[in-house]
Amino acid sequence: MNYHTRKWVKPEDLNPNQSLFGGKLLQWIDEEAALYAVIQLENKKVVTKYISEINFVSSAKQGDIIEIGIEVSAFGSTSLTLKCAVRNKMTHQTIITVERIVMVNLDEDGNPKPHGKTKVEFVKDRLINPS
Ligand SMILES: CCCCCCCCCCCCCCCC(=O)SCCNC(=O)CCNC(=O)[C@H](O)C(C)(C)COP(=O)(O)OP(=O)(O)OC[C@H]1O[C@@H](n2cnc3c(N)ncnc32)[C@H](O)[C@@H]1OP(=O)(O)O
Repeated sequence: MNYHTRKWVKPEDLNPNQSLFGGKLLQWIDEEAALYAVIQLENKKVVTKYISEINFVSSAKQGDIIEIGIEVSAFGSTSLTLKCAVRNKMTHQTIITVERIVMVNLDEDGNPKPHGKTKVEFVKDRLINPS
């Protein structure tokens, strides 16, 4: 699992119990999954199709730094299935796990389109003259 993104838990991210609001966390995860899919599939038109069970393992509080990890579970024909975990940056304690997030690659009309990808690609390997 690669933890690419860090977030700092701010006052506006809290619920009335003063811990990180679950909906905010799910928004961050959906954005992370969408961006991961956009980059992997090299297409800006991707949508979230399915999100599996979500397990809130522990909470985060104001001032915590959390990191969002994504890994690919499967490449389908039009879909990309991802797995996500969020952990506390300092303690590495798991905050949430999401077993399956299915992103679908779309054409200009919003219909599923085969993406032709079969393995994870790294942006540096796509550059013509990597430094
Ligand atoms: C280089 C950098 C540039 C950066 C530049 C930034 C650009 C900035 C990017 C912004 C990125 C925004 C992304 C925001 C993310 C949202 O907010 S998306 C909004 C919420 N989602 C939606 O509105 C989706 C609504 N649903 C739909 O439109 C239709 O259901 C869909 C997605 C077109 C799929 O239609 P469908 O009839 O189910 O299609 P179907 O062919 O049966 O299935 C398609 C695939 O989904 C799979 N599937 C279908 N149903 C299920 C299910 N229940 N469970 C699991 N898989 C399923 C199928 O198995 C199939 O996969 P493959 O076998 O082809 O691999």
